[in-house]
Amino acid sequence: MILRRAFLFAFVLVLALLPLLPVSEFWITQANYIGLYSLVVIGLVLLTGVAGLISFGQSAFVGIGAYTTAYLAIKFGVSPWLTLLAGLAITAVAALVLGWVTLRMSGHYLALATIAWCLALYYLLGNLEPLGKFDGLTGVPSLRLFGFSLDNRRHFFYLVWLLVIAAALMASYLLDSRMGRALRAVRSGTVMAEAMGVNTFRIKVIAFILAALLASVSGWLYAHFQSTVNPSPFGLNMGIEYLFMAVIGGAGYIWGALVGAGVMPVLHDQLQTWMPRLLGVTGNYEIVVFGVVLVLVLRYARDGLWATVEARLPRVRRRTDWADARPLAERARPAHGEVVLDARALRKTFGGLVAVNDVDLQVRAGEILGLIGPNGAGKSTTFNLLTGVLGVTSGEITLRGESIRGMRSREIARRGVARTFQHVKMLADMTVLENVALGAHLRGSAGTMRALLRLDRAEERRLFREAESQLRRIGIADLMHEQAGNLSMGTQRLMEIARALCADPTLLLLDEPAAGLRHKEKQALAGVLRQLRSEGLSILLVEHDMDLVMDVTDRIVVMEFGTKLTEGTPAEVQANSAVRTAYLGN
Ligand SMILES: Nc1ncnc2c1ncn2[C@@H]1O[C@H](COP(=O)(O)OP(=O)(O)OP(=O)(O)O)[C@@H](O)[C@H]1O
Repeated sequence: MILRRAFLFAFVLVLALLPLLPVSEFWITQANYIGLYSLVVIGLVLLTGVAGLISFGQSAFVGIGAYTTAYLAIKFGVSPWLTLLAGLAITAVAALVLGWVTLRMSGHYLALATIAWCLALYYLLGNLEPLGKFDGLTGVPSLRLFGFSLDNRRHFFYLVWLLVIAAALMASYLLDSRMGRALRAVRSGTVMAEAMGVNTFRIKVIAFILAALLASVSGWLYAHFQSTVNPSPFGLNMGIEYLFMAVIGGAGYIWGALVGAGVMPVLHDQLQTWMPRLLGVTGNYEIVVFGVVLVLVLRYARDGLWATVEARLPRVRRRTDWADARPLAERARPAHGEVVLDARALRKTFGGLVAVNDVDLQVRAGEILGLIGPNGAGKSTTFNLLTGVLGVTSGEITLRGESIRGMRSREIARRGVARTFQHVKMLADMTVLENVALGAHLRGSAGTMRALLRLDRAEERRLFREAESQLRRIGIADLMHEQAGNLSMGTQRLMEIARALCADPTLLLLDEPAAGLRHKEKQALAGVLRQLRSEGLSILLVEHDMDLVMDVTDRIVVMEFGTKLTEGTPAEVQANSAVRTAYLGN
């Protein structure tokens, strides 16, 4: 922590002193450009590095910010501070529309859409008469602050870097928040995040708009710095360069944005100066070398330059300051024995295949129901129907008397159903505590604005208090500051259970929790499940490990070829000859 603080202090000190030192105008100008790029790339860190959404079109949002201020300031003499607001508003609307159309699509559609959008805006700007076509607009007035002109590059430097530091701070606040955890969770797909109650589409749109707004601020500054705008810096080439800056610097890190935005232009410039001298010939050889350097960085420092620095810095342990935080509100518990989940004639077909064939099952409060069957019997499909990951073909599902048929995962989660996954789904680079706190997403309410302004600390303390108490309940609280990716498979599965418990569920669905566990870990798991049942929780357990199932369940439903074969106590199921033939083989 001390090292990181010292580093930050030194960085801010250098920034504060740089314009006062006898540094050449060239380097001050270069630093100003680096600041402008940094703003865009910080947005890309949120969008691409954290949320995993690739955009080639950030330069178009820079263009909106730049053209809005240039046009309004030149044609109507509007104050640049008002044009900033106008630019941000137009950018937000453009990003909202573009995001709304494309962010529901998975895969490469967003990347393609941002390319198309960037090209379209470039040609639009270049063809509009009032915007001066490809010649652009000249005579953008310089900024004034408290009657003080910022046309001097050294004065402008302070404004740019103040905004960069503010953006970097706010982005890091966001990442360390309820919304930040949700944003990180969408990177590896939406199923886990939705199961935690996250509206993944909404959070993607928010990230897209935030990144666009940062680009727009950069464009606003650019227009007043250059005093002229034309379409060329807002085209696809620059969009690609911004993405390169993010990747080279380290797309997963805020500091990586600053490194990438600094290294790329400086390297480009230096190569441009030195290559003709070294080779003795002129030509664009620097671009060839530049390309080779980029490939090498991508090959040998995949996670970007900052990742190599980060790996050498000591990890900061979160300060445990939540002991006296107010506990989160809990939902009303069903009475022991009450039917919590009731599925009737549940059916799912995939084309001609009947994966789940009119299955009935009930789970009561305070019992563990096992769902077993050979491979391909339809257990996972049933699990996915109950949790809203798949839609039912026919049948009815009620949770405490309310129909949840056709609801999305997050709506079902909100009603008290929490789950774990057959293949553990977690955020490997976050701590155990942060992973578990994600489970309490629906029990908090702090949104993006509160996170950006760091006004969410009281709620965060409550969420972490809950996360720690669930880890304690499961018996792994001593690991809360560990990175989740470093845990053994067994502990990761326990962590998933703690995360599910953080949602304060009425019903817990466990999908093969014993898969890949060692004998001792299975025993520990059985102990945890018994304890949870004794606390009144209802559990549906899909599991292949027969010892565990027979040991902990109260009743078992057996499936074969999508159909319910039988249902009964472990002893009845073990004695059933049809089950023995179909499932156990003898
Ligand atoms: N998305 C899908 N599209 C087509 N068929 C599917 C799909 N998901 C599952 N199936 C089929 O439905 C049947 C039931 O599969 P399911 O995964 O539910 O079985 P399972 O009992 O969970 O098996 P396992 O124990 O191996 O996980 C299988 O024949 C499977 O191939």
